[in-house]
Amino acid sequence: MVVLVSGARGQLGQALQFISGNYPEVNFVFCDSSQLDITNFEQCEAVFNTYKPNFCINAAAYTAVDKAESEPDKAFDINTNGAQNLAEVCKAHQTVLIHVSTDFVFDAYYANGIAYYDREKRLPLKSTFGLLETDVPFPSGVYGLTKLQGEQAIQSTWNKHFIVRTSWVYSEFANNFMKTMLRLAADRDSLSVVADQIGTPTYAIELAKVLMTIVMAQSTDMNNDTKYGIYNFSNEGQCSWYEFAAAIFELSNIKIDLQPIPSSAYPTPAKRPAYSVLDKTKIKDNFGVEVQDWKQSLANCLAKL
Ligand SMILES: NC(=O)C1=CN([C@@H]2O[C@H](COP(=O)(O)OP(=O)(O)OC[C@H]3O[C@@H](n4cnc5c(N)ncnc54)[C@H](OP(=O)(O)O)[C@@H]3O)[C@@H](O)[C@H]2O)C=CC1
Ligand SMILES: Cc1cn([C@H]2C[C@H](O)[C@@H](COP(=O)(O)OP(=O)(O)O[C@H]3O[C@@H](C)C(=O)[C@@H](O)[C@H]3O)O2)c(=O)[nH]c1=O
Repeated sequence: MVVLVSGARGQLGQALQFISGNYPEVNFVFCDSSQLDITNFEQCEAVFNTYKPNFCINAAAYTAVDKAESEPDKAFDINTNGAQNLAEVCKAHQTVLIHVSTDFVFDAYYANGIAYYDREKRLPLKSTFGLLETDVPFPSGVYGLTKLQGEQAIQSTWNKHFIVRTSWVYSEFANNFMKTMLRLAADRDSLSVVADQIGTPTYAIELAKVLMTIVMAQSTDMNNDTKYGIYNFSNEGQCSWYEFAAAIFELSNIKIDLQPIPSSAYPTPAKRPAYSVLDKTKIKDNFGVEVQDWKQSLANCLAKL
């Protein structure tokens, strides 16, 4: 069985490379952006013609949330056109596409036990706790919008897909919030971090394992069309970015003056969701996935540094 991974040099791509030895029956083909530029349809076709993958995991994306506000065309080209290209070549080759998306397709707001999408209009979501795959997406920035459009491009092109929405991904690989906090703490005595954006950190290694759980389950029954669709996956529990930072410092024994601040005190080009906790019932029920508490996973990751 051949599993092609695009975006192999990124955080998730490196996590997939790290766990690939656990799957001796799988022939992995890891392509970085120079070997497979997902915005280049001809290159996608050529790579698929060479390797004839049974599964394609798309770990390639434009992930610079703030920069996307001033580079919307580039973000759209990678996150939407790139997803569309992969869906088309997957369809031509009958390859199952595993695509990764984001909690930032939502801009939810949680108040008094009710989650709303569109925090200004206060339109209620179906969820009572955690955003469901069936909740109405409502991105607040270019990154989230282009990721949502990428999901939609896949849905309208090729039915044999799994779209896995995840959140706040960190790891020992590439760039992420955990590494930013550790870097800043090395230079500063104090830090201020927003405390009014609530979500769930996700360890990239665990995300990579879950993607492979889906691959392995589907590979045993390739004619089963019942499980395709959107799934949520993050670690268990919830926190603010401030609480995430506090846990990073506590578990690393770093003493720093860490201050909770409102988002208004940390202006950024892109607006981020106030609430983006993902409900994971569907992935647990369909694939028997067991989800670890975010703080335990963070401790496991920090222990590797
Ligand atoms: N990071 C996070 O917190 C979260 C990420 N996600 C999603 O998870 C997935 C993986 O993210 P993550 O690994 O963290 O992201 P990274 O930014 O670490 O990696 C993305 C990779 O995509 C590659 N890439 C960019 N453009 C292209 C292109 N045109 N063709 C091929 N490859 C390209 C980059 O290559 P190069 O290095 O050469 O530029 C980079 O290696 C993405 O879909 C992202 O949207 C979802 C929720 C949270
Ligand atoms: C560095 C820093 C950030 N912040 C805030 C800004 C922001 O609201 C929040 C997170 O910061 P970052 O910009 O590092 O994280 P950000 O790039 O917004 O992370 C997002 O990335 C994309 C790819 C996703 O899909 C999301 O799930 C999410 O992980 O913390 C502070 O308050 N203080 C700080 O010193």
